[in-house]
Amino acid sequence: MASTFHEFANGADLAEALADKVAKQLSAAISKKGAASIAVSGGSTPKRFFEALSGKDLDWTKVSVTLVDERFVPADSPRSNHLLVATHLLKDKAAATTFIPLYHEAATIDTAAEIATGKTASICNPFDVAILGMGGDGHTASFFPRGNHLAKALNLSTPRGVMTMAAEGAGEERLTFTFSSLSDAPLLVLHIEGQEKKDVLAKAEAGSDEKNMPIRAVLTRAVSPLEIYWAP
Ligand SMILES: O=C(O)[C@H](O)[C@@H](O)[C@H](O)[C@H](O)COP(=O)(O)O
Repeated sequence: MASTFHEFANGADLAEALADKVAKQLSAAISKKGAASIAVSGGSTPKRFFEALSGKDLDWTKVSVTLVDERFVPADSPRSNHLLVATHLLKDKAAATTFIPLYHEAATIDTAAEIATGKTASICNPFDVAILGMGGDGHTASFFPRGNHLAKALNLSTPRGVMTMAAEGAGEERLTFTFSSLSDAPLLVLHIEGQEKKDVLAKAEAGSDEKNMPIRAVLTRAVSPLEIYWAP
């Protein structure tokens, strides 16, 4: 599906514009079906966007927030995406929202993935909004190059849900929604910042091998149009 590139003068302008766009999408979903859901990415890029979104005036009691992916660490770990979202998004007006974590203290990460799949089944069919980031290696979500379950994760025939991923560049083992869970969000966003990430995007767009740059699956095979938000 096609993508649209939205360029901003700086990260603050991008954060405000993206927060406005997401708030409008969530409010429209609430008006239409009485509820809304959003899956957000972790990492460092989204912080300003989360801060801007937390102050948006909408009926947050009708919104479910979850993560696109999570490191398999408890919420008090500095590596936790749950902690990142709790710190920067689940406050101010957004404090009233329902957050559904992916990490669950379980005997195995596979059991945690099964629990997360069950707890999110009602909000990912499809998500109203999915916000993706991208690493310098061309990963998105936890679709890492040469990840042990990458083919299954990127296969749009794989049932929606949360699965595990291990990869050289991932650090901890990961929990990640499948591409099929994210691909048809009516508002599908890739949020990247800086010249380096713009160069990585250009490299991804110039090639087709998804094993080496999994972001290519999102750029070329997403069901929904992709909105790329970029600032220097
Ligand atoms: O758990 C994670 O790390 C994220 O979900 C991941 O997919 C992130 O979006 C990219 O790694 C970009 O991270 P930065 O924004 O820190 O560059």
